[in-house]
Amino acid sequence: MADLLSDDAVADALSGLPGWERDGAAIVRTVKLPSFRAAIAVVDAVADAAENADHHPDIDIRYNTLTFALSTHSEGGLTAKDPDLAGKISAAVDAHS
Ligand SMILES: C[C@H](O)[C@H](O)[C@H]1CNC2=NC(N)=NC(=O)C2=N1
Repeated sequence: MADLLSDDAVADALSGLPGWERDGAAIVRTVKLPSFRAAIAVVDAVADAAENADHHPDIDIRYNTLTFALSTHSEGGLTAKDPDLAGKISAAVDAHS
């Protein structure tokens, strides 16, 4: 069990996560990579981070553009697991941009 974040706590977390926005019960980011292969390399790195955290993003892949959505399904909203994984996703994006 993980506690749901308050609206203020979500806003606070997003202030340190450039490119991420709140979309209701999720936080989302769309990124464009230099190529399809680079996008898939990001997905592969995110898969490692997700498995390590036992927390899994929804990922939409359109050629070189990825959209990530994070929410804690078991809690029906946002918990600390979401901004934590968002930071790891952003690091993977930076490593392949
Ligand atoms: C059993 C396992 O820990 C759960 O199903 C995990 C797996 N990954 C998950 N990912 C996300 N985003 N939300 C969850 O509630 C969740 N639950």
